[in-house]
Amino acid sequence: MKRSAGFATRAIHHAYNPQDHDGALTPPLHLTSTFTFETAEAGGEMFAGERQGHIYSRISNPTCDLLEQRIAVLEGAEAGLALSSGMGAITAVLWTLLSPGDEVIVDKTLYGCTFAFMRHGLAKWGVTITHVDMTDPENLRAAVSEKTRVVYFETPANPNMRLVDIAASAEIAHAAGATVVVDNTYATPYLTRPIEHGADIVLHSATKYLGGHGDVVAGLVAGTAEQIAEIRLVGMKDMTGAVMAPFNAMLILRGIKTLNLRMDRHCATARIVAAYLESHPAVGAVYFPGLDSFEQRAIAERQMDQPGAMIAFEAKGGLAGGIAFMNRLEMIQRAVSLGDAETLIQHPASMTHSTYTPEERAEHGISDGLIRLSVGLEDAEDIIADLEQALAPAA
Ligand SMILES: CSC/C=C(/NCc1c(COP(=O)(O)O)cnc(C)c1O)C(=O)O
Repeated sequence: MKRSAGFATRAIHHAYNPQDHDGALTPPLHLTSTFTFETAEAGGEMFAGERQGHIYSRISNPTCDLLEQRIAVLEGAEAGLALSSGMGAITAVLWTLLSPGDEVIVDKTLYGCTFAFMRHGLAKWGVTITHVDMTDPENLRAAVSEKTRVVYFETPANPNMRLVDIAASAEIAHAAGATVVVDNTYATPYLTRPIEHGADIVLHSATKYLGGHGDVVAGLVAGTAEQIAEIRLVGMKDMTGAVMAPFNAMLILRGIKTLNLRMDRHCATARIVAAYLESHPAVGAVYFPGLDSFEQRAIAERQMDQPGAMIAFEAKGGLAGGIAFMNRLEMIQRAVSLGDAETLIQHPASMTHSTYTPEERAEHGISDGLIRLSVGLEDAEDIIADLEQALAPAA
């Protein structure tokens, strides 16, 4: 029995044989918008779904196809879909799954633009958005109804690191006949594979760790072949047009080859940085799944192979103190996004989560003083040194 390949080997080799492509070690880049038909009949059969093949790059493309197979195998899914951005993935999935009169139950904390899409996009079209504190699955059990079509959450959640118990939430959602959609951007399939815990559909901002070098905006979805076909042909082809460019697929394919190495390094450095921040007198609460003080440590250990590399913390001196601290940083970059080689720091309340009103931020666990740190691949000593000099005046 052939041994099933490990994560790193699948990330590099799955679904590609150089001998099928003139010996090209690196998969070819198919920069074509359309594909020719051998005969008129063949074209008609492809449109009718009676013949396999590529028609037009807003539907599928060979370079994207390889990336779709790679993310599927890494997530333990049947099929994958590549889209132009994480929001492209989210909107294509939810527009496909939901109709007016349906309800989607979402966790309290979501990435800002996801929150905005739910509250000011979907809600406008007659979908009920119900926020539930999903850190306790019993809250979900109390909220599901016959109108619930989708249960949606991020774990860890952007930006405050709340975890959702995937297995417990999936059991409750499935008993109510709902589809579980998990945004796995923060963990990546190297740390968490939501489908292993009962989720149905997984999606990513591939802009982040999967690309890993801050040079591409992209999105990915993984699920059953049937689900992915519908999201491709309805949500992507017809409703959003949010297709991934083949060149971007090539960049994500390249990023995924080193995902395991980068996540190991990101996580090791984040452990050091989180411990340093927690010990510093000028820092208040620190939220990081790898800390003993992390409230949901048991779930972290159950569903995350490593704690990830995102840290949320409160600088003493509230908002003014936090802003002053961030402005004193010299190497760490003040920027949104995350999962890059460079360590990035930002202020959710005024940046990534400014789509929430102050009242909504308070209700959804995003304090004005919260700072989000994406720990990069620099030497840990240099990251600590920059934090130290920027925190010193406040100590
Ligand atoms: C303008 S803020 C920059 C983007 C940030 N986040 C993106 C994001 C998306 C959306 O993914 P794109 O469409 O690829 O950006 C989906 N899901 C999650 C958990 C995300 O964090 C950010 O800095 O938190």
